[in-house]
Amino acid sequence: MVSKRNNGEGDLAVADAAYFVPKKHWGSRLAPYASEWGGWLTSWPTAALSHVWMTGTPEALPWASAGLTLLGTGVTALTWYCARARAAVVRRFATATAGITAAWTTAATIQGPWESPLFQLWAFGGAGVALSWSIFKALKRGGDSEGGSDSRLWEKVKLAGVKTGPLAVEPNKVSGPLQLPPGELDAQDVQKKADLIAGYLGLRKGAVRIAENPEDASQAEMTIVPRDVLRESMDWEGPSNPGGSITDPIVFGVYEDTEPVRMWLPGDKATGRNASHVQINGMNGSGKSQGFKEIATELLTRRDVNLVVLDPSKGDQTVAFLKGSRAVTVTNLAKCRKLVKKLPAAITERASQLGQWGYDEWVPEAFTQHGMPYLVIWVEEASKLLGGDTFTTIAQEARSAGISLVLSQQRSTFRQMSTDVRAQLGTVLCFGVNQPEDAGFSLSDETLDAGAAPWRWKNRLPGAFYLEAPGIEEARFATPARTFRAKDTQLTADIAEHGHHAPEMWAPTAATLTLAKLAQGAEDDGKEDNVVPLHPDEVPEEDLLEDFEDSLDDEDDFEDDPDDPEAGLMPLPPEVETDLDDVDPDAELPELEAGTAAIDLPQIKPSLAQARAAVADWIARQTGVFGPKDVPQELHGRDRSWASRELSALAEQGRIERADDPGTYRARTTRGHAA
Ligand SMILES: Nc1ncnc2c1ncn2[C@@H]1O[C@H](COP(=O)(O)OP(=O)(O)OP(=O)(O)O)[C@@H](O)[C@H]1O
Repeated sequence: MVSKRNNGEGDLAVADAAYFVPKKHWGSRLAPYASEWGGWLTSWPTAALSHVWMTGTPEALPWASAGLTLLGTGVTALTWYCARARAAVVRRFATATAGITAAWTTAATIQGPWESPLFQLWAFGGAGVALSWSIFKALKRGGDSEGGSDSRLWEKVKLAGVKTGPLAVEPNKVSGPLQLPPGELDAQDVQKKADLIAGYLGLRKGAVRIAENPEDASQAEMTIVPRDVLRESMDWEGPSNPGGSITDPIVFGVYEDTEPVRMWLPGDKATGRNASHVQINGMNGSGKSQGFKEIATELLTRRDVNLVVLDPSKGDQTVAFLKGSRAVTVTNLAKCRKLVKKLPAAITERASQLGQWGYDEWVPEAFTQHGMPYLVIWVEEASKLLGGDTFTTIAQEARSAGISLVLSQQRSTFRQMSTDVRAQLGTVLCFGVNQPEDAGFSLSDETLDAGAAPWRWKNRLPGAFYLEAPGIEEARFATPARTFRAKDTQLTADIAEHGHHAPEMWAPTAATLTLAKLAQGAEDDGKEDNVVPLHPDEVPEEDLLEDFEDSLDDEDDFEDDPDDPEAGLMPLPPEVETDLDDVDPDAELPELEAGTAAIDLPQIKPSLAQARAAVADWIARQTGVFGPKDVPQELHGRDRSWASRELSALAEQGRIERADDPGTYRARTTRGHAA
């Protein structure tokens, strides 16, 4: 049985599961071989004692001989039966050992183990058998217990042939490579058994994750995280780096293995990391706003970054904690749209300024030598502002001007965010979502295949998220993390204490975006709480004089009605009219003339809706158990992992049933009512 214990410093040791506990001292190294040598040594005195005992009562000797022969045969048969789950070679070897030992013990009991050739058989034959077992074990363990495979585990979960490589043991995490039998199993086969492996090890569901090795299909990476540290959020302990640079990582949570989450926005040529925009998704109550607040507090305590927050929906609700900070907040929909319209001009201005200073992207020297901070524009409920080509251009150009956009919305369907904009968002932060399909709009297939399942949380574990971002190793993408637990008052206090590090809004950008006019509380609602942190004398006068009334008048730049639920959504593609009245869809197709070559027409990938309908239709015709492999690929035009997610989603929705084997399903049985 596998038991877990914690040594008090967070180091995990899992007793009895040999590969969790590196054994370095000689006693431990020799212990695995003690059984065969111990058995060999004790067999001789045991047989000698039995012989003396039996010859003391000669009338019992024939009965004892018959009994021992029967016993030996029984033990040999039992060994064969019990070893059926083991590899064939192990089964044969164990049965042969049992048979030989039983035969020798019977003969030695009758004759005496010192008689020739029984003594020689024991000395050489027995030692040879013990030595064979030791060699066999040593080879299986790779010389010692480190990195040895645990074939029993893999045989149990019906993945015989998988070998475990050297495992790295960290606090609350064990990870290492898996060698898969080439041509027989791939990473997806192992991924499907991840929960079974967890069950075998006595761990919770989701504790074992398997990631593909992009370089080698016969390898995979296994990660085991025994303790679910995400169940309890960790407390926010203040900003990670007050007075630091935006080039230092932003820390806003911990991964399940207690590593802090680190995210970068600006690029870094030295490490090849690109500057990045961010897409944030998550259902109602999944913790997006909390994540925003912690990241905002990080930004507002750094020395070289400005923050502009556009929140066209919630008004003061989310941004109230920024009171007194150097963030600029715009919470009126019309003003948010106005600002978005002005962004291209600000981007051009910043990019050409950086170019004049000799930079092709924002670098810390742009601030230290010329005073231009990095700029983060955070857009809540982004779908309300994303429509139109302007935003695509903004997303494409902004990074080179030292601007990162953070677009937060519940879902990012293709109507809510164009593929062009999506292609520009290098960082994805995915909180709990309602269904697997929603995760597919943000997280990559690789991350989902590696075990990321944000739909398991829904909004029951607020703050839990997955992060895909430049600068983070890909193996981390499927590792769940959780934001810190923090009260707004704490964050406000942190900003009050360390906010003096934050720079004032860079005047030319502030002027181009007319921030003095657009910011919350500046004009229209008379509130004084959020002040735009500008020195008026730094702002060009003509910009300040721009007619704000005019800017509000030309709202018809946005044709949609702010109250329209379709507002901001991409238009649906026009319906294609076809003149098919004369065509009989049931008519037989004409036979191809003999000799006519069949033409391979290019296959059109079905739309998501078509793919789903085709799969549903196919399922309705299934009478037995099926899995993703069985769903014909031409029905959906996607890879097997898509089919796998689709079937899993249908099972979660109760539209199909899970069969006994993991990853297999059957159509729902319709039970008739008893009359
Ligand atoms: N890491 C966390 N630990 C504990 N509680 C959290 C955590 N993150 C968020 N919460 C709590 O969960 C609740 C919902 O969080 P939040 O308002 O951030 O969700 P949201 O995704 O922004 O929701 P909506 O889209 O409805 O605004 C809040 O009460 C918040 O305090």
